[in-house]
Amino acid sequence: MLSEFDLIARYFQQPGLASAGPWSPQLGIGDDCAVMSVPEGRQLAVSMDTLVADVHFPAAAAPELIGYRALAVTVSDLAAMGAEPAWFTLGLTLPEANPEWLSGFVQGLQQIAQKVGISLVGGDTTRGPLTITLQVHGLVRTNNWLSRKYAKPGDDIWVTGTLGDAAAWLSYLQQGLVESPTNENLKALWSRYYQPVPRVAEAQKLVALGCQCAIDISDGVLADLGHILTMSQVGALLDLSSLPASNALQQVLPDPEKRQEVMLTGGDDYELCFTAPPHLAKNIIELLSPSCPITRIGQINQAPGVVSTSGQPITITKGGYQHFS
Ligand SMILES: Nc1ncnc2c1ncn2[C@@H]1O[C@H](COP(=O)(O)OP(=O)(O)OP(=O)(O)O)[C@@H](O)[C@H]1O
Ligand SMILES: Cc1ncc(C[n+]2csc(CCOP(=O)(O)O)c2C)c(N)n1
Ligand SMILES: [Mg+2]
Repeated sequence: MLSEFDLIARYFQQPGLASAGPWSPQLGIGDDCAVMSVPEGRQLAVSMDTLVADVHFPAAAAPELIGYRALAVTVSDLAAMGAEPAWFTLGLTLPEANPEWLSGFVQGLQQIAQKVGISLVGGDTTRGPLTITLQVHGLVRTNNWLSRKYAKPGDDIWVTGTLGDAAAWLSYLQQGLVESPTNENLKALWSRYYQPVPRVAEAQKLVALGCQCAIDISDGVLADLGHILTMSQVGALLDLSSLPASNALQQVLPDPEKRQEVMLTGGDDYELCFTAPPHLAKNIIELLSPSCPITRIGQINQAPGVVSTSGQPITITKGGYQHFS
């Protein structure tokens, strides 16, 4: 039987996780706290996500996928700020210490940790219903970050990648239509749900270009753009015909109305929604689009509310995923 301390030493205190990125802690796993130095000219950006089995991910999913997805979606919040991932802590609540499950989970965690360059510096392990809490620490250059509150009237509204893929997969799964992908289109949607790509490099490019306003899309673009609008005290004109759909989504959801709804409100995209003055458009396209598709989906208005280019008001009926309603 694994003790809590054996479990930590065997699965978490290993170089593949603890030294997965370039920013080594002064003191990592093993003491009462971890100690990290923030380099001169940088500030710390901190965010936390709690992921509950069967609320945020299917409990029965492969542990590699659960580990990968959990850290990817949490790092997406660092991306939204234009921060460089540096360190993370892991609060893990497990119903049992199953070695097979744990080694799969750590494998998935390690894959994404190494991809984005973030090192595990500490955590807490407890027994109970499967819940994963990740706290991520990133570095920004002093006073140089993206925020939800800096959208200005006249700014273009952009999104990275495509929308609705992960939500379409989830809806297939929840309707019991599929358990695992059976063709290339479903495989593409499946991977958007389980292996989201936090847009870390793209956001840092946006900061370098002088962009100031972004959010990551966890709740659907309508709800998350809504946070930008509220915090910036502005409104938006949206060109619904421009919303970017992947080929897979177009094949799987050929009905344009259903597709539009899933793209606007589905959630789990982990793409960026950002705004920028039109004079930056050319530079943004040149710097980002060779490696990441970007699409202009509208413009920031002075007047509050969201309207479509055809003049229809667009109301947020669901307001994103609500845990208590
Ligand atoms: N329990 C809490 N105590 C303090 N602040 C909180 C708490 N819960 C949320 N917040 C803060 O509220 C803000 C919005 O949190 P939320 O979790 O909705 O973030 P999000 O980025 O919109 O969503 P996601 O977690 O899907 O990325 C963040 O600044 C977050 O730190
Ligand atoms: C199994 C399963 N069922 C439903 C969903 C959908 N979902 C749950 S929470 C959330 C928003 C972000 O959460 P939070 O605001 O807590 O960070 C979304 C889109 C999912 N991902 N997996
Ligand atoms: Mg977020």
